[in-house]
Amino acid sequence: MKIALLGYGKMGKVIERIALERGHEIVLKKDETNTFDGLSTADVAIDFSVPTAAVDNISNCFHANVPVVSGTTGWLEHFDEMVALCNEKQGGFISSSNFSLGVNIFFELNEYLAKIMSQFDSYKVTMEEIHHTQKLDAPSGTAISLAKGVIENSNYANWTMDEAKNNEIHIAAKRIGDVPGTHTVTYDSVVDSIELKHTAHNREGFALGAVIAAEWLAGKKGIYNMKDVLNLK
Ligand SMILES: NC(=O)C1=CN([C@@H]2O[C@H](COP(=O)(O)OP(=O)(O)OC[C@H]3O[C@@H](n4cnc5c(N)ncnc54)[C@H](OP(=O)(O)O)[C@@H]3O)[C@@H](O)[C@H]2O)C=CC1
Ligand SMILES: O=C(O)C1=N[C@H](C(=O)O)C[C@H](O)C1
Repeated sequence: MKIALLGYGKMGKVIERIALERGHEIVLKKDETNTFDGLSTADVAIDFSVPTAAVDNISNCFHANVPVVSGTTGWLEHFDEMVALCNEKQGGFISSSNFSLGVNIFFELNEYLAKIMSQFDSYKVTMEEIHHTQKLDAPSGTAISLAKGVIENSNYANWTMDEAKNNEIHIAAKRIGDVPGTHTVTYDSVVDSIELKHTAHNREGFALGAVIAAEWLAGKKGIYNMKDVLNLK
């Protein structure tokens, strides 16, 4: 499979190694300085760039008729525009705040726990995410997905990084050293706490998940997510 890498930073480089190990060919490594030359020859594109570049990268894929896997976070306010463009161009699109198998299992557990906890007012939920100091966005896309998972399965209405009102989920974002990504969901009562925690030990899981998603998406049209790829529906 011919892959275009849109973004060739920490993630792009791990994705390249895993893609080559799985027998794929890299036909474009797009960074801040070069052009999209070669994009139209790709079977699939994988975007792990920066929040300000994601929309342009994804749009170019739809215009070039190349299905795109998007892992970049921090551009969610434009998500509906990209869905509309994908539909208009009859493209293929998978976007996820986190492509690792472990986090996608964690997402399922988070939704299940939220359903149970919605029956018990004595517990209040909070979330914490810890990442490396180079991360541009806060809170992490994964923390936002976790908060949405709780909101869809409980009476919580919103998330905030400020002081949380009764129906709001507080998210704390910490930036420490080289931490690849740690997420904790905590339900606290006066008498005890319940914690769900995922700790990434490196970037391999995110990168492998993105390559598996690209293999799954190549040749398809439509809008999908990791539940489709991992058959979790
Ligand atoms: N969904 C998931 O599973 C995961 C998502 N992420 C997300 O992926 C993104 C990238 O993370 P990471 O690799 O750590 O970040 P890096 O900062 O290491 O890499 C970002 C890359 O994007 C490049 N870039 C800048 N502008 C453009 C542009 N216009 N077109 C294409 N590339 C551009 C940068 O190029 P240059 O070097 O020239 O500036 C750099 O190579 C982040 O949003 C992060 O949150 C990260 C891990 C997992
Ligand atoms: O920037 C990162 O590094 C990561 N970003 C993603 C996010 O914002 O959730 C996923 C992962 O936690 C690493």
